Amino acid sequence: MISFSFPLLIFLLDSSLSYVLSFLVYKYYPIYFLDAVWLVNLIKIPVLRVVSQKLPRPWWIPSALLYVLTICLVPPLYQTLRFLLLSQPPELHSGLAHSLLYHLPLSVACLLWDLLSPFVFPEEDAEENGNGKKKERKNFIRVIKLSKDDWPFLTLAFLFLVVSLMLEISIPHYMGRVIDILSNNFKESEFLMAILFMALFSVTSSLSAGCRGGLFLFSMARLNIRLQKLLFRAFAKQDIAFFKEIKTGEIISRLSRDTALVSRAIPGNVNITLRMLVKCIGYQYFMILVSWKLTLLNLISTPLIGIIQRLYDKYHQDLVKKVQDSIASSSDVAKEIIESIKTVKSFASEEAEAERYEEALKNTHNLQYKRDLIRAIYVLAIRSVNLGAQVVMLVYGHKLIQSGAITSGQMVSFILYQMEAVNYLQSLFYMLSEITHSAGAATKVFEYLDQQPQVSTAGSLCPENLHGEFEFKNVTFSYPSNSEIPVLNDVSFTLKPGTVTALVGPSGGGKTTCVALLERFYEPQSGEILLDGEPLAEYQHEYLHRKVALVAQEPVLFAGTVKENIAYGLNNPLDKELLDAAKKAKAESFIDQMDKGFDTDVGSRGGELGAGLKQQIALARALSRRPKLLILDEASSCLDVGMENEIQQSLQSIPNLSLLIIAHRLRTVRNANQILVLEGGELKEKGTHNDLLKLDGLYKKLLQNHN
Ligand SMILES: Nc1ncnc2c1ncn2[C@@H]1O[C@H](COP(=O)(O)OP(=O)(O)OP(=O)(O)O)[C@@H](O)[C@H]1O
Repeated sequence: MISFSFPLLIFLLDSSLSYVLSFLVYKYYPIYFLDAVWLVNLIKIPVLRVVSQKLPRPWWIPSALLYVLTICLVPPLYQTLRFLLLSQPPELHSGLAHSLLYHLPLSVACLLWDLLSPFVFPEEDAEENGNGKKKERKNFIRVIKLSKDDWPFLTLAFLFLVVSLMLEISIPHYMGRVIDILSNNFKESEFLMAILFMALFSVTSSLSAGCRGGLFLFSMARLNIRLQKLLFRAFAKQDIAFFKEIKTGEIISRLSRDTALVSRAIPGNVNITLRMLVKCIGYQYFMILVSWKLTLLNLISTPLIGIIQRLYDKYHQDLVKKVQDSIASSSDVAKEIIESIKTVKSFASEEAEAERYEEALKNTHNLQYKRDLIRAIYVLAIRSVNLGAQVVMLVYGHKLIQSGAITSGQMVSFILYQMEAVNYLQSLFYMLSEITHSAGAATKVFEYLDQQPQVSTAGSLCPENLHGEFEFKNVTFSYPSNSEIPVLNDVSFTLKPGTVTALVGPSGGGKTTCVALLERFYEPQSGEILLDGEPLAEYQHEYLHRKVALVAQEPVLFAGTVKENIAYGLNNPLDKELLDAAKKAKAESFIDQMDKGFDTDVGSRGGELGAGLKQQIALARALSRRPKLLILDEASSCLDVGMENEIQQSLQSIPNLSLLIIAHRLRTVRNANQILVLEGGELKEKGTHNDLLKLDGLYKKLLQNHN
């Protein structure tokens, strides 16, 4: 029912409107017939547009707007053409029969189009496509908003653009004048004047174009840096799970390639589109100056070019993408076969595999054929429309020259403008769809910009006096990348202030995971981790990371001096505090022996230092922020036993500092206040060295294995 109710209702409404409006216009506002025809039809557009939006549209009418525009614009255009070319007076078309004359062919054309298009054009997922377009448009607006700080440069660039184009556009006008001066009675002063203007306009236009280009490039570079800064911040605030999932290569590529693409593609396309737009308007202006009637005739082809270009862009872009995908997949097939050639040969499948590759190539070939066919149809359609428009224009131009309305020089100017205008118009239609398309590269960038970390850093607690008791309360956790397998299972323990706790157990037991949770790299799925009775998430991010410091087995130092590394992350620390931290880490004497002492360069990632000294500097860095809990994850594995003991004694002498030690060398944990034995994510044993020996369980076994 919907299939035919839409065209029927639009037809009835259109003919009633034509009837009533024509009656009103002719009765109360008698004007020329041609003007009246245009007036009536232009009034109908908004009314029919609103109604067509409310009505359910059948599947075979691709666009309600296009349908309404065709219905309303074809009759006055037809009348105008008849009047201008054949000098036939316009007719009053307001009856049902006349309306049917336009509606019926249009409905038939829509139906035919829908029936034939599946054979010629590829299918597409309309909903997905629609959503993609909406997203592209949103991203495009976001990029434009990001450029708002550059408005002075962009405004200036736009002014230069208008100046350069207006001057460039007026050159054919002077060419026409030169022809007229040469072909009629030659006056040297007029000729020289015209040449002078042409030269002046050319030079000024080139200068302005240069300034425009420079300013656009400058704004693009600024936008690029702005985007890179924003994206880097967005990456830096993500949690550790994010970095485990996303490859470093992808992050680098988004930061360098995508941001460059976005900042180049969108402003670049805006620049080109503006140029096209100004040129189109300028050309039309000069064409109207020569003859408005000729210009109007020429404009008749514009909607047709627009429709052809839109259809072509829609199907061509889709096919180009499919061809690329198909080429990629046939390369994949070839790669897979070549890489596993031994298996292929041992199963004597060479022929079958060759056929598989040929099949993939055939698919690419079919798609390429379709793409080229559409291109050929497009070129033919555009050329035919242009040719038709030019023939009509020349016939009418000839009439105008004969009647003395225009000179032959003006006709030459007009033809020059018309040829340029058609090209720019075509490109403008293309750019209008491409401009939002270029926002495609921005999709990933904005996805990352909007991504919120799973582990929130919004806590605000930062008490001045912190007691420093940490508690794991029935903590169960599994890594996001492997969420089915729990790595910690109902683990509970307390770290009392000023005590030493050792986490031991077989490899894979979950020791490092406990540390990751204390550092809030991840959030447990159930249970809580409390600091002085408050969940860790409630504490301010910077505050918590000053109170909990971690020294890992392979600490990372940054390029810079020893001092800069110890002071890393602190705001204006005193030299005395840094020295004190180095002393407690027993690194002071080693540092003093270096060439420049504390100002010695550690090299990239600390490459100039030995592994042991690197661990000691990392320890000093952790101590410099005066933490409440110091986590040592195999942090002294590169030190000799004597130095390890010295450091341990030094650390234990720091008042109120809790130590959490993860060590494989069990003799280093004998003196701990409590030893936690983790196996398979469960806390198996808990107590002092002697308690655990008495238990005669896992700890004792581990100790024996060690010896
Ligand atoms: N990022 C991760 N994603 C997924 N699983 C992980 C991740 N890190 C560790 N695991 C797994 O979690 C379990 C516990 O690992 P964890 O590193 O905490 O053990 P561990 O006791 O510290 O071992 P080791 O003494 O060998 O360092 C292991 O099975 C490990 O494979």
